[in-house]
Amino acid sequence: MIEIQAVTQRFDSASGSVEAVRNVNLSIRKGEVFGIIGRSGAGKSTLVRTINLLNRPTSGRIVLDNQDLTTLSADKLREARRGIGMIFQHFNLLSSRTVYDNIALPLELAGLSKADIAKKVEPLLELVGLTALKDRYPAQISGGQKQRVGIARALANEPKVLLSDEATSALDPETTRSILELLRKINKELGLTIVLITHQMEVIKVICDRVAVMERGEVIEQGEVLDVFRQPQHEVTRALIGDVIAHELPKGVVERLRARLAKAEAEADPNAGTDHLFRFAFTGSGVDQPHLSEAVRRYNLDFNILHGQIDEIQGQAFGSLAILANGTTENITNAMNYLRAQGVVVEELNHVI
Ligand SMILES: Nc1ncnc2c1ncn2[C@@H]1O[C@H](COP(=O)(O)OP(=O)(O)OP(=O)(O)O)[C@@H](O)[C@H]1O
Repeated sequence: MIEIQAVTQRFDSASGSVEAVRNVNLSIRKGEVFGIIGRSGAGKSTLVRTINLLNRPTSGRIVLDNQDLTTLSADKLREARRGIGMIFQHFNLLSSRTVYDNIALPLELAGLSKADIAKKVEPLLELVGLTALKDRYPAQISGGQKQRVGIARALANEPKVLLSDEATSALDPETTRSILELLRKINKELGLTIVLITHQMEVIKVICDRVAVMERGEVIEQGEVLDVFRQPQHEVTRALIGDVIAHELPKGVVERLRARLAKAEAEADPNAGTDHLFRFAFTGSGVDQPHLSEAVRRYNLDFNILHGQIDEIQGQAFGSLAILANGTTENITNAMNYLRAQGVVVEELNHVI
């Protein structure tokens, strides 16, 4: 549906030239929620803005439903852009317009009559749950409600694609969840393809079908979300998953843990027990098998469970545990090999927390 082909975006200025996006190839399928994650400055915003040519790529092609947007005339491009809605981190609402009038804006610009506008805006208000607040101004509603207005406005022209640029980054965790649920509902009910960028793995986990990880302008890893969570291939991805765990552990615990791991490394003695931090990931039936207690028994280890959760990603049970293990180097190595043989994905996190 959306083909990003060999896209490079260079910014030239007096102080030099930056390649914000470098030779990116992505293929986004109709009806999926596709996430792009990366650290600050990785090039996510620049890339997502090439999809509707808010940024015109220095080289490469953006093909939407077999139409290469980079070759269209200004008129044709304007028309194609109506098929692509966009929502933003800071909502970008007009403060002098009510909720209703903000949503109506793209329809006014498209020249619809007042009656036709009402026919489209009323159901959108209903969809995003803002009918009761339609006469309020942006200053009179919460951040989550503002983003709902942003979403309704983006849907006014009945786009095929919705681009989301850090749409939940300015919101608290509970509001973030409710906005993600709304996006999922829209994706399912309207069959809308969503491309979202975020720096939070949590957002990817909750809503995306597939994910691409960016670093320094390049896509360094991509795949089904479940596969990427189970077996991240790249150091940056591992660090982003490590961040999820660090984020979910109380701050005091993370600090004590860092100190403890640093000490274990400094005093490393292969024959004495040392601390190692691991993340274990299980899927499907592995979630309820007693592999961990068996590993502890066989290899004489101490396991301290720091954090654990079972989620559902794409309809499959996905369990993740953060564990501080103590034992001799040999026993730790053997235990982790044993767990891997049982289908548990094991990663050492000492350096990413
Ligand atoms: N208009 C511009 N002119 C010059 N450099 C730019 C421009 N836009 C982005 N950059 C640079 O391109 C790189 C990628 O920026 P981009 O905003 O795409 O990253 P990001 O992954 O979205 O980061 P963040 O999450 O912090 O927004 C950065 O080094 C940035 O400074």
